[in-house]
Amino acid sequence: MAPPDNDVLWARGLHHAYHGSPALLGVSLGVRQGEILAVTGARGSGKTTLLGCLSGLLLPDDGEVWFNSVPVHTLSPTARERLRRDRFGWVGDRPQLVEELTAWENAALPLLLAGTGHRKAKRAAMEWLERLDVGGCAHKRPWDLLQSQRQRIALARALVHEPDVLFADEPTAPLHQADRAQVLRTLTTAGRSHGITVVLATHDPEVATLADRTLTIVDGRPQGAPTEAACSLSA
Ligand SMILES: Nc1ncnc2c1ncn2[C@@H]1O[C@H](COP(=O)(O)OP(=O)(O)OP(=O)(O)O)[C@@H](O)[C@H]1O
Repeated sequence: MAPPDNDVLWARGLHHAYHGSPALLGVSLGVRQGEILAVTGARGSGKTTLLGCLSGLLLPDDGEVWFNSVPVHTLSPTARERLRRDRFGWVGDRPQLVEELTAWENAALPLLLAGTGHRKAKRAAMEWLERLDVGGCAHKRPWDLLQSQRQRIALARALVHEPDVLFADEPTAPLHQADRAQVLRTLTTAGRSHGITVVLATHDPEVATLADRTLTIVDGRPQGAPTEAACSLSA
């Protein structure tokens, strides 16, 4: 089945199990260009697994994932890796930075890997670091930074190449309350001003209020969806 034209990301009947233990049991959804979709649910409900399948990091055992007209579930591992690098951004709940590189080099990595010139990549990285209030850390190495600063740098890295889709998996988890609001605001503002579609996994209902729409997962199933065939969630 072909995905609807107006969905940038579309999935149907996703199933995924780890060593026989089911984590996703028939999730279908559509996400529109520029939309901010919150994926909520208790710990262990399947949010990370869903984001993994949507972003091509994981292959579903069954079901389809389409990014625009690209069937992600049929791509080779190399093509999926390229798609993730060039068109998607990912920020998780733990900032994983390259310890040997400075903060700005970490933030600029997607551009440098894609062959963007050093000066242009640095300028773009610096802009995102400033927006996230960590411009002053640009020349420090990760080990010299607070966890909250590291997380902002990881977010800058996820946004620097202005991806089509940003996958954010509990992005505020390592932050204090005051930092959370600012990072979330930057994330949603960036999404809206740059037309970046955001898929945001969170177990915090307050975070989900910033989204345009919420999909709640309960034990690997979309809440309120009676059968997987009936749960296309496009508005
Ligand atoms: N690598 C893995 N190996 C085995 N089981 C896994 C693995 N990753 C996740 N699971 C299991 O799959 C189920 C869904 O996990 P998942 O991480 O997708 O949920 P989640 O909603 O993102 O949870 P959390 O909020 O704790 O991150 C859970 O039962 C979890 O224990």
